[in-house]
Amino acid sequence: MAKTKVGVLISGRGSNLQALLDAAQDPDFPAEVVLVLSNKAGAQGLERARKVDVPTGFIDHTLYEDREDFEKDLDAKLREAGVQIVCLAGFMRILTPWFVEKWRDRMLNIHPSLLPAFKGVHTHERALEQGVRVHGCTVHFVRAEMDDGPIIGQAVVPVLAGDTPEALSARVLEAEHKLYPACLKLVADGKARVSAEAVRIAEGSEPDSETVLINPAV
Ligand SMILES: Nc1nc2c(c(=O)[nH]1)N[C@@H](CN(C=O)c1ccc(C(=O)N[C@@H](CCC(=O)O)C(=O)O)cc1)CN2
Ligand SMILES: NCC(=O)N[C@@H]1O[C@H](COP(=O)([O-])[O-])[C@@H](O)[C@H]1O
Repeated sequence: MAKTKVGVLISGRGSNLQALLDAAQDPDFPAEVVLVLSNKAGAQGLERARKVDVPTGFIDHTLYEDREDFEKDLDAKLREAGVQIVCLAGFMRILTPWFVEKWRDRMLNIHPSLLPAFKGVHTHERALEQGVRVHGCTVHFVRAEMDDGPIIGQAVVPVLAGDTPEALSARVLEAEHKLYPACLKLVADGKARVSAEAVRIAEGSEPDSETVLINPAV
């Protein structure tokens, strides 16, 4: 069966990209990374892709006055490569509704918290400041609203006594590297069912008491 073609958008280190590249080495994995695009020329993730002969591209967002013009070039390269699913992996640009709608329910992002908790930045510092006992990461379909959208999967990471943001971040990152490939597999296999509950939570409702966290094979 033909593998789902994945394009990955990055801006930096690319450790989640590496996890997707590694997962795709398995002949039974239902997806293949066919293109890696970065908005930063020196992104370490570009070298990770080159090492395994995955085509890369650099599109400098600073050269565009209009955000949508940058995104139109992104979109053109993705379509040229036959991409069917886009994975954001530390891609540091807020995408406009135009791009988000073009890739609606075919674009995933990973966020280092148990959404809807701790949207935005500095998630580990905020989790420690608030004294939460569990933290973790989320893979979700991308919507125009930042860090919103139906949740595909989450991995729960316990907060340990004496945890620093660095130690917690490292533990969450390990979970990210397992969660992202597991969620991409669910989507590529057509098994990522977005429950009405997930949509309700994404739209700001409180989870029902019986809502449980889904840990797909993490
Ligand atoms: N419309 C959406 N775009 C993006 C989403 C999303 O859920 N909806 N997820 C992000 C998440 N993200 C990190 O992975 C992220 C990206 C961008 C920013 C941000 O503030 N960007 C600034 C520029 C920052 C910079 O260049 O260093 C901007 O775009 O003006 C925060 C978090 C990916 N996009
Ligand atoms: N709001 C989204 C966000 O904060 N994303 C986070 O950026 C990092 C990218 O690292 P990587 O380049 O090593 O994959 C990851 O920890 C990811 O969860």
